[in-house]
Amino acid sequence: QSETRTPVSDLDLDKYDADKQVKIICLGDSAVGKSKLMERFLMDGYRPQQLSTYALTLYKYSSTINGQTVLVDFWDTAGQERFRSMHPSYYHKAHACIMVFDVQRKITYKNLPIWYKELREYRPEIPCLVVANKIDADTKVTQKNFSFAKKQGLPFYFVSAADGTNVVKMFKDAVQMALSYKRNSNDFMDEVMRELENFDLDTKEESSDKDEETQEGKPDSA
Ligand SMILES: Nc1nc2c(ncn2[C@@H]2O[C@H](COP(=O)(O)OP(=O)(O)OP(=O)(O)O)[C@@H](O)[C@H]2O)c(=O)[nH]1
Ligand SMILES: [Mg+2]
Repeated sequence: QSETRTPVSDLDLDKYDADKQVKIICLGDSAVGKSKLMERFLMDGYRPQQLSTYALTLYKYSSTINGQTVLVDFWDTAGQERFRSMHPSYYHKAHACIMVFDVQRKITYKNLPIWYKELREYRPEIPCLVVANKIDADTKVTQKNFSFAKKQGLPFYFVSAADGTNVVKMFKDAVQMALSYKRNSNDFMDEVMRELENFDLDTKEESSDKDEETQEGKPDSA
């Protein structure tokens, strides 16, 4: 398995078709290290001090995995309290989700179900990775049992944006999962669901017409 990461600005975007484009979103409380993880993976660097992400940052990257070039849109958003409920467009057509907590702050782990619930309201089927960040600060935490991921049947990773532990592995897996989600007809199912919704509306309109007709004919309707 070979993998290279190249900034999209260095590539001719027209070469790639939309089938190989995926959107990956990132969720989690403020300061768990979402932006630092992106930085570590995409820029292969880590700057200890930086402002909290304002609303939304979109990183466009290209990844070549096993000779296949994939365009990846990584969406990074601020996890601050005031933003905790994401705009629906953040979830729209996402193919995978990276959900991050900070092993040093228990509350960020306890809040995972809140993030997960919202994710599933918008994207019931997409792969979701649970990521325990900042293990460099206390390597003993990797002995601890964080049962949320297991309970939900989600893949789990111990990582560190600071020293890079597991970061590339985790992102590579996320891209793979996003790709296979996209391939395995889930987007097709989205299409079908949309068709069904429209169909539903049509039939409802028809049946309500009929209801009106029958009601008109009912002698006992006051
Ligand atoms: N020790 C340690 N500190 C980290 C690690 N990752 C991030 N941090 C620190 O945690 C703080 C928050 O990191 P960010 O990446 O800005 O957090 P965020 O999740 O993007 O926060 P919001 O944008 O507010 O949602 C920064 O001071 C980082 O230096 C890590 O792996 N280890
Ligand atoms: Mg951020």
